[in-house]
Amino acid sequence: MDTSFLPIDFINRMEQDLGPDFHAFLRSYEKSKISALRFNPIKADDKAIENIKDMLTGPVKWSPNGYYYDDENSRPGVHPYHHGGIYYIQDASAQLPVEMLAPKPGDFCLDLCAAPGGKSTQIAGYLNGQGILVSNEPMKNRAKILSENVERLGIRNAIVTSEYPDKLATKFPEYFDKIMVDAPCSGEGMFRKNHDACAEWSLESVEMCAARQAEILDRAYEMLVPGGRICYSTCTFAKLEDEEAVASFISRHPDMTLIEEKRLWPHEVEGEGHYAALLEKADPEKRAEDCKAERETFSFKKINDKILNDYLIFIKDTLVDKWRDNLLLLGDLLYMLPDGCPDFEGLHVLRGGLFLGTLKKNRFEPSHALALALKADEVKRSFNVSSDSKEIEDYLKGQSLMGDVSDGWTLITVDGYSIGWGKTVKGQIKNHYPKGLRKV
Ligand SMILES: C[S@@+](CC[C@H](N)C(=O)[O-])C[C@H]1O[C@@H](n2cnc3c(N)ncnc32)[C@H](O)[C@@H]1O
Repeated sequence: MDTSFLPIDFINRMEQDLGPDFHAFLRSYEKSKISALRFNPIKADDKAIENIKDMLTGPVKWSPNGYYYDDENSRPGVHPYHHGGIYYIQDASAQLPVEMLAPKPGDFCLDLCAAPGGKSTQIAGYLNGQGILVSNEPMKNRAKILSENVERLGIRNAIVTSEYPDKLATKFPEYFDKIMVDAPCSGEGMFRKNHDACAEWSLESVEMCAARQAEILDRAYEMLVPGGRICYSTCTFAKLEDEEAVASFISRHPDMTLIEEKRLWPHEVEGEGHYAALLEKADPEKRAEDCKAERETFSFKKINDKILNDYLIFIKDTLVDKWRDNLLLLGDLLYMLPDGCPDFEGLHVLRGGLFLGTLKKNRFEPSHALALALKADEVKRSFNVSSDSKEIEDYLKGQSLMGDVSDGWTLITVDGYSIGWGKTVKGQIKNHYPKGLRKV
């Protein structure tokens, strides 16, 4: 086996740490890559799984919505279901931490190191529109990708921010019920898939990562309500960044208890290396409910109906429900914030809840995010195409469709799942799939 790309200091340390398992571990570098995806329960149902079963090779044991796929003969990244946010391509092992965190509808969740969005979109699936997800990524370019993935998966109740943890900690003391800290790490678990990752690795970089992880975890602690839970995870094998990072965190915060700690080894499971620890904050004075009641939430200003006129015409013509609550107008951009939305003044926010669309001169233009968040039974006009039809290919390329639909904004669905907007005039459905996303 050729493991010559692995740094020698890494090999020596792994041999010391793993003892008799070291050779099995080294042999894992011979295994072929195994890829996985995770269905998005906000949009997918059993029928979606059945529809693409030819691509799938089996379930991921520790993730109810996770499936391995046939990497050689299928390309789920270009399937229409990917465009429609029916699933998210995510390594099987990376699906474990959110399962351990176990978010439930109504929870206030923070994903502190969130880009590109694997864990955030998984958390949102469990919240199922109820509760709050603050999805944060400090690197601006990565935060943009995160925001696009939140949009693609049709998530309505996420606030996407781009801040370092210290700024969030000042804004949100003892605020969140569940916090995901999928920390930036030395990435040793990725060496198998990505040999180039070895170039940035050194024993010193492991120490630097551990120092940064301690800082991030301390800020997460400050934002956790008493009784709340943190899931800390990395994709590295270094104990300094894993078990020892958690032990050191607990020694700094003795009111934190380690509930469970798991390692996924590439020589033992079908997936890459991953570490995850679930921690709980004590609540001896039973303060949890008080903290939750004191959460600062967004104060809405009533928007004049005159300003909203074109939007009101749009909803009357296009949507089944009223869509009038929790509206926020920023310039000409209209958002719908989730119930109990945090006050995010002073933070760099890329997405505040659901972006509904733009108030243009004498008309309202609905957003792509709104289309992806809607279900066919929430609109008055929809047009369905099959995922293996020429029509869906045409639509994703930006071409018009023909259909027996009344005039107006039309939700395009693929096998019944929303994928974008069209606007019908006399049977011709003009394409409103965003130019930047079109297949060329
Ligand atoms: C392992 S990745 C997160 C992957 C993500 N959770 C997912 O599942 O798609 C770690 C992320 O932390 C971000 N990061 C870097 N420094 C950070 C810091 N000081 N605080 C929070 N996040 C940071 C990185 O830019 C990177 O996007």
